[in-house]
Amino acid sequence: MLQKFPAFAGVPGPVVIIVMDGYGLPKNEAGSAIAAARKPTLDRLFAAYPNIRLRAHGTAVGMPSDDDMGNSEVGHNAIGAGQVYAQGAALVANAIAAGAIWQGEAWQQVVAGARAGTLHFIGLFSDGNVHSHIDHLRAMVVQAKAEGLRKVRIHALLDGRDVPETSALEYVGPFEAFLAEVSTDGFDARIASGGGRQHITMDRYDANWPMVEAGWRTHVLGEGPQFATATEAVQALRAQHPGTIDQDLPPFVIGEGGHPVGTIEDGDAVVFYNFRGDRAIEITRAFEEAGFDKFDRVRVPKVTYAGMLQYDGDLKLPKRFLVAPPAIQDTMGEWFAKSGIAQYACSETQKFGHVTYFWNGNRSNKFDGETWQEVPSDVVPFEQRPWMKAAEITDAMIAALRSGQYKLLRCNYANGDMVGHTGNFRAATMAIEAVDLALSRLLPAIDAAGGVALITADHGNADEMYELDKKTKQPATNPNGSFKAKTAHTLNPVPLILYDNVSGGRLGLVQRETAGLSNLAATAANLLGLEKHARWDDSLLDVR
Ligand SMILES: O=C(O)[C@H](O)COP(=O)(O)O
Ligand SMILES: [Mn+2]
Ligand SMILES: [Mn+2]
Repeated sequence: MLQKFPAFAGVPGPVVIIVMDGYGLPKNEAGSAIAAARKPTLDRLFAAYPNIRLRAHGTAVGMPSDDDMGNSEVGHNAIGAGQVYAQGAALVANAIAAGAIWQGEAWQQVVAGARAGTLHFIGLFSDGNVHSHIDHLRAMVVQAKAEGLRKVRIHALLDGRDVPETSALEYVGPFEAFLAEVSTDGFDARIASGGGRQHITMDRYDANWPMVEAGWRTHVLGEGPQFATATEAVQALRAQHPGTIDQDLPPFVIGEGGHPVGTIEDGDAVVFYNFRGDRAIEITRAFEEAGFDKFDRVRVPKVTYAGMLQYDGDLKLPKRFLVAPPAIQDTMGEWFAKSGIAQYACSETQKFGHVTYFWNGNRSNKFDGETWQEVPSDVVPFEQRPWMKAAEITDAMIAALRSGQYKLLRCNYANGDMVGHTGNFRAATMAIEAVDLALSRLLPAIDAAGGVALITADHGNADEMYELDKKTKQPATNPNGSFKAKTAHTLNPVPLILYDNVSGGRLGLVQRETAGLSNLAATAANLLGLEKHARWDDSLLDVR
């Protein structure tokens, strides 16, 4: 049990943590869909309630450097755990730098498994460092050759979401050149298939299994339009689908004489080289699960399969992994549960695992007294429905508040992020407006329950919808004069607003230089009248 907090007995009603996914605070309003949105509720909150800025990127959330943007995994991990752990990006980079990864049993088994066949790598093909890093792939290819393997095939998921929207050839071109260079002395390494990450393979939270099926058919069965190289494939697909950005490009297969060069066969080994779990779990299940029934796999090759990390510690998925994931312990979910606090978590499918699995330290099981509510997301391009399920999440939250059953409630509004990733400025302003409207309904229900809210975000996105010119800090332009859309997250801090109409002005927030997402667990504990757990970073609550 957490101890009583001597300075404050706790608010009479519940504490509600609201994550506005992808809502950052830009230095400059140019190109910010948030600045352009009409958002009377948020404007009123910023004007009338205590609010500070939180660090949500780089080392503040366990990324290797402060040049790394934040993302949902590291952001929700930091919020939920109240602590910062070195995250997958850092753990893998370190394991490669130290060579420890090659000594591990998993890598050795992969090498042994591929000895008589092919070693396949499937993963996100960029240096976004959110799900993967192409340098990790390069190091594994070099090591595979050093281990005496003869054949490597890469299944490249094009990004354009964590990196500029049409940057695929900046990765594919140099990498195909590198593969040609190392393909000597009987070693043969090539890209074998690929496609846009929002089109195949990398679905998450069971939102769209047909995406994974399409990926299976591409990587494993080698079905799809054939090209001589991945460079040629990207060029041809762009010409066939004008205006389509990398993440949405259709699948392709590399072929020779009409035959795919790298189908996945019995006796091969497969490494899924993303370190982040949400979009790695479904394809991993397709390779590993005995009674798999999400789609007809047609042919199931007997392979030695490994993930870069273990993606789910509860489900032990995958069984074999190259690097141990961060051992996230003592999360707020766990300790609030141990303190007898009933907790309610809600989001729509696209972010459901963020407020449950990431929040609880990458665990798929509930702690005692937790209720999880998923609102099914639409399966549509989100720029066409920027309101997404903000209204339905709000309905669910209001019902949960009215039930009087919960002392801690948490939700995630996906809009700023999911619509921000489309690069559509106008839709992103509507996304923020939808969140604002949702807040205008949710906050009175919190008042009625005698509660308070901590309103925050996990990282920026809609706050910068255009690439900014490095010198002028104004939106950069394409040759035709249009602005260069930016689909990725930002490096900006995020807000923390304390919505409190119950303490009579006793409560405020302290702006510390180092204040970040990992300070939220302790802050929520204090609002509940509880001391923070000894491992949690300090509370930001100011009690007068
Ligand atoms: O997976 C994605 O959609 C992006 O790579 C990162 O976005 P998220 O971290 O907000 O989920
Ligand atoms: Mn996010
Ligand atoms: Mn995102």
